[in-house]
Formats: sequence, C-alpha cells, structure tokens
Amino acid sequence: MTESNLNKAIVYFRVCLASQSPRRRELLKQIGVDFEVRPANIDEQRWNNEKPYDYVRRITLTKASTVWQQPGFPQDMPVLASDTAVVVDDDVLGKPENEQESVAMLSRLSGRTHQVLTGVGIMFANKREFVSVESEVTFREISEAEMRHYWKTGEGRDKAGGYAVQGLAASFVANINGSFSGVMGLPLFETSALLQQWRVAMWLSRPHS
Ligand SMILES: Cc1cn([C@H]2C[C@H](O)[C@@H](COP(=O)(O)OP(=O)(O)OP(=O)(O)O)O2)c(=O)[nH]c1=O
Repeated sequence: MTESNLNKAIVYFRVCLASQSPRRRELLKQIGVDFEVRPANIDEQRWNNEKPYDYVRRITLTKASTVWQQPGFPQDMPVLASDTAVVVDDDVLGKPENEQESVAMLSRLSGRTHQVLTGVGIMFANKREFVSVESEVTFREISEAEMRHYWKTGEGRDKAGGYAVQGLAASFVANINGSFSGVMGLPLFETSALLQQWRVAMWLSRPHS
C-alpha cells in the first residue's frame, strides 16, 4: 500500500464508542478519532476469584459485543470499548456509592502504590482485539478530613477507586508509572496503535478499483 492510499483510508474510518463515560469521549477526541457514542450498560459484577486482568478483558469485550449486537447497529462500523479497574492487593475497587465507601477506598490507597488496569477492545464482524495497560499509581498519605472533603466535592462518585487523577485528586498522586490517559480511562497511545492496525486491515479488506 502506498502512503497516499493509506491516507485516503483514514478518511472513512468511523468508530462507535461503547461508553457512557465523558472522560473516554474527551480522550478519544484528543487523538482526532471520528466517532459516535452508544453506551453498553452491562452488569459489571466481578466473578468470584476472577483475576483483575481476566475481569477487565471480559468486561471490555462484553461492552463491545453488547453494542455490536444491538438491533439495527450498522454492521460496517467497528465498536471500541474500554474498562478501568483500580487494583489493590489483588482486590478490584468499584465506584463508591456513599461517603463511608469512599473513605474506605481512599484509606486503602493512602500512602502506598496501587495498580490501575485499563483494557481497550475493538470489535468488527467476527474479529476482535484486546490490549491492556497497567499503571502504578502512588498516593501520599491522605488524612481522613481530606477524604471526607474530597467525597463532598463529588469528583470521586462515578470513578473506579473513588478518585479522578485528572481533577482534585492530582494532589494525592506522588507518582505515576505508566499511562496517565490509561489511569483516566482510555490509554491513548495503545488506542491509537490499535485503531491504526485496524485502519490498515479494513482498508485492505475493502474492494478497490
Ligand atoms: C482511576 C480513574 C477512573 N476514572 C473513571 C474512568 C471511567 O469513566 C471510570 C471507570 O469505570 P468504568 O466501568 O471503566 O467505565 P464507566 O462505567 O464510567 O463507563 P463505560 O462502562 O460506559 O465505558 O472511572 C477517571 O475518570 N479518573 C481516574 O483517575
């Protein structure tokens, strides 16, 4: 394929983002991808003894396939989905529903390093691909008063692990080793590489004159 042909292929590659997350929308926009949004709304319950990686992979691919199978979904558009898990001592922290849960989660993260695992999946017809990125995030010690104040700001409410690195919780984060965008919900380097691979594969599978 010549470079000019590949550039033409880029023009008609639109994806569906299977997510209700405003962060994922913002991040995908940042790398210039043309997309529409259809949330998957699936049951995100973790199975007993399911390893964090297996959990993130299953949930990511279930989000993608749920949207792909929606009645009337256009069968010429790939679906992109993602899932983020905050992992501490092999436990996956969910999203806190009240102040008590929020304080309990932040107490587990205070003064130590945890992992944030984000998966990205893409699905088109019978093809699917999955990649994941694990980042190590180190929090300084956080006082209970700070945790309670943080809950009241509302920022931790719909976030895995009860915090958002892109907001006020940046002042808790002493170090990140990995992908900042991955911690925020969509690892941009890996997402863009995945889309680039697909762009080439889809271009090659089209009839050309
Ligand atoms: C750790 C962390 C998570 N988050 C967010 C990203 C995700 O929106 C959310 C993780 O929950 P997810 O279940 O991965 O995503 P979601 O339910 O918000 O959206 P959908 O399933 O429809 O795609 O937490 C941040 O915004 N910043 C952070 O620092």
